[in-house]
Amino acid sequence: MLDDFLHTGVMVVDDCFGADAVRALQTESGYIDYKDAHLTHGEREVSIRGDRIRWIDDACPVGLRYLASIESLGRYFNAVFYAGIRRCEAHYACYPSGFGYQWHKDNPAGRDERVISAVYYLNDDWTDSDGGAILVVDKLGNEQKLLPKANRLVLFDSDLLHQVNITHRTRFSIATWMRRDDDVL
Ligand SMILES: O=C(O)CCC(=O)C(=O)O
Ligand SMILES: [Fe+2]
Repeated sequence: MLDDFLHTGVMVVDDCFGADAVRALQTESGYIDYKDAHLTHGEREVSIRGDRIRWIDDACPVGLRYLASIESLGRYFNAVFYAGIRRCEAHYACYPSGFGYQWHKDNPAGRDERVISAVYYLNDDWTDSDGGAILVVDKLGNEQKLLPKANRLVLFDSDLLHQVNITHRTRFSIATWMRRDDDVL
């Protein structure tokens, strides 16, 4: 799996957590308050990005446990390939039916603080006809298409181009970034 990541810049981990943890994250994702997401320059443009988000903080105790697991994974990447990760951040995201997120990279132009993007999905019984797949152009130039299935974690180099296809069902996920900059707190 780690070989995949080093070779293609993309790695998929299915059956990531135990059943209780998955249910707890699904429950928390279902009752928190979401706000419209914005582009990096601050405006809302639903034709580019249609998700509604909630950053994980003290008000999301289950999400904080998720974030702690991702931080351990970051420490592991630092140990095995000197990834230089210093902190992680994450938000729940909800894409209403009819929305997606067009081709983009997770670092704004001229920036490189995000090292690895990790998206964790919360959707039971997702099929191809539900739409909402993530497409990632990997380091070899191949387009990988992955469905947002519950308990799947997709990790990719934050400099890779990716998009979320228009979803035909409400789509829940946690978007996570492993960053090289210091914690500002
Ligand atoms: O939800 C996904 O599959 C990816 C989301 C994404 O690309 C982002 O929030 O930057
Ligand atoms: Fe992204």
